[in-house]
Amino acid sequence: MRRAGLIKPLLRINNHKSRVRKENYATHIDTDYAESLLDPKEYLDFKRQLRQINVHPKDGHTCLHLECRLCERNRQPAAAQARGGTADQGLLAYVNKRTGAFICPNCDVKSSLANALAAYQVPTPAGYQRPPQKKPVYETRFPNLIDVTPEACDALGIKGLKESQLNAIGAQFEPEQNLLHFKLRNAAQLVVGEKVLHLSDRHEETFQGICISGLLVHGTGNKSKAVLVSNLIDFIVLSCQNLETHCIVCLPYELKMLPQECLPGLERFKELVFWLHYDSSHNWDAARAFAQKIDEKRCLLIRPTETEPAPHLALRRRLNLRHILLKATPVRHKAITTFGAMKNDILSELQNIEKVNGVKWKRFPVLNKLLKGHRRGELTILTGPTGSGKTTFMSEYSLDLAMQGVSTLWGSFEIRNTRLAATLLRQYVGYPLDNKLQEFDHWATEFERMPLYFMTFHGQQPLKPVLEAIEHASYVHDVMHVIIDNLQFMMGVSSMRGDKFWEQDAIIAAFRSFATKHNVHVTLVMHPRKERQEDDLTTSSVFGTAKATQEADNVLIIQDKRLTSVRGKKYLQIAKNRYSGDLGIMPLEFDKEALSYSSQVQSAKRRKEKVEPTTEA
Ligand SMILES: Nc1ncnc2c1ncn2[C@@H]1O[C@H](COP(=O)(O)OP(=O)(O)OP(=O)(O)O)[C@@H](O)[C@H]1O
Ligand code: FES
Repeated sequence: MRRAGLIKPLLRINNHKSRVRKENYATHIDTDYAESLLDPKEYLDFKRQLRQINVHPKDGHTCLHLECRLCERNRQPAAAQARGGTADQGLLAYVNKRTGAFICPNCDVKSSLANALAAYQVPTPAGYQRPPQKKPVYETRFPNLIDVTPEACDALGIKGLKESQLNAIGAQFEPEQNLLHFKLRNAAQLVVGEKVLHLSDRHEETFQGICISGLLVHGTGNKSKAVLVSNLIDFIVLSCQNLETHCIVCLPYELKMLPQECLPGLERFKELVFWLHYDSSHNWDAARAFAQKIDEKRCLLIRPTETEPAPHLALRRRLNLRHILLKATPVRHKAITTFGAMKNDILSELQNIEKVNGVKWKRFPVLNKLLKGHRRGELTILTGPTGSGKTTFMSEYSLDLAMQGVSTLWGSFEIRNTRLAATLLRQYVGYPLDNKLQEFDHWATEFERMPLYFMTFHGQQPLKPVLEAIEHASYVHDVMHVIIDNLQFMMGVSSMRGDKFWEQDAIIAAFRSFATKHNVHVTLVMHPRKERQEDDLTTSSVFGTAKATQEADNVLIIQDKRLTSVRGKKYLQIAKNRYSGDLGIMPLEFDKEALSYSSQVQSAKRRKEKVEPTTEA
């Protein structure tokens, strides 16, 4: 961890990634491993250290590959050398080149670079103990698995599929729960989890341990190409094609996220083809985001169009799967491109316009009508008078998206994370829990499952550590939406002076380029200039120069007319909308009990009260 300007780890109030059964797993070498950023100096020290002890790591696509010396088990290097072999025949570990995470699939552990460094020092530092590790033994949640039956195979509805094919690709059947079961393995081919497909409604579940490093791979080890699919049905369809050149890999968490712990399992592939099924709009950009994580240079993409749909749809439409696979194109466009190279992109977007529009809010239908949806890669500015409800509104706006799987990172520089989390929880529950504390555990357990992360910065912060923490979160947690509340607090400006305006412009430009480069939606909550209360705020009311509203794709303004006229109302004004151009207003009726501005939540509450009128005490 960097000392000066300590980069605080992201506070994670949830472990929505996986259901964890601690008793199944090897104890972690570094159980208090905190997600922290790679310190380039530490990384170079580590590589220098390795050279000194004659350990030569292989520089892979996303990781360094090196023999593991983290625990007692790996005495193989010496033994291998004694047999005239080479040291690198020992058990392999991986160091992520972006985060520095040290991942050893042989004992299914993840540690920090600092901890790993000690294990490679000669002589071993005094006091450093190589804990004895044992091979992780994964205990399945489904003890009654049998071979797939003809009935179970028919239930999949894949024409011509035989149960023998399913058994051949590692599928098993759980008759009581009526589901197909697949084992997830890590880079050392150890079973570390399981993924199941419920035949009744086709929903999938993934169960893994803390290290969440498992993948589902079909194909022989000598294949250097793989097709990445996002669900088990597509995995089954393609695995049963027995493609001569490609392995088939099913991502463990659909399009929601790709844990860095899985990357060692993909290191052996020189080419990866994304052939995804965009199940709902917020994953439209998943392939681009994942490609950035696993090295774009080796990634190709089959852009979903009517003639090149997801594998199971292509099979159903009797399209030639091998022919579609050959048409995969590079994810990353060259510096100069042509309309021809973009043609498929454009066609794909036109045929999937609903997905391209982004995630729809369930609580704010007017926003969907005007903004069409919430899209990755955009910059939104929210402003409004002091105390008008910017944080409260943004809290509910982000909650709505997170409830639909949009992984969200909050940077709350003004109010404490606990107060923000309490607001989010109350908006989630729909009423205060202070006099229903017996319900807290239930709601907190439900709430924890959502992909919500909070930076632990508070008050004034330099931009660099904030951007580094956001970049880290977008890599490790596949964050899709970042909220900075509020920018002036982060900059620590009470009164804007000339250089502060310049500084703010530089910060806005940095967030703008981050949003575009990492394909993450960034929302900046900003104070307005001091203006007369009776005047409407406009895009030029935003603090600082015009750069903020010029760079922004969307400008949202809370107008509060209650302060200046008897019949005054409070509403949200869409003052800028680069995507579809529609401007307009959304009334903001406030439900104090639920801290909600949502007309949907309020009308649902009124309906409930009609059915069960509240008895007055
Ligand atoms: N429409 C409303 N009617 C009544 N109270 C509201 C309304 N909107 C928000 N509040 C309450 O007002 C308080 C301030 O809200 P909030 O912190 O969201 O405002 P803000 O604009 O973010 O403030 P600041 O400008 O200080 O950041 C909160 O306690 C919130 O619950
Ligand atoms: S072999 Fe790597 S931790 Fe045991």
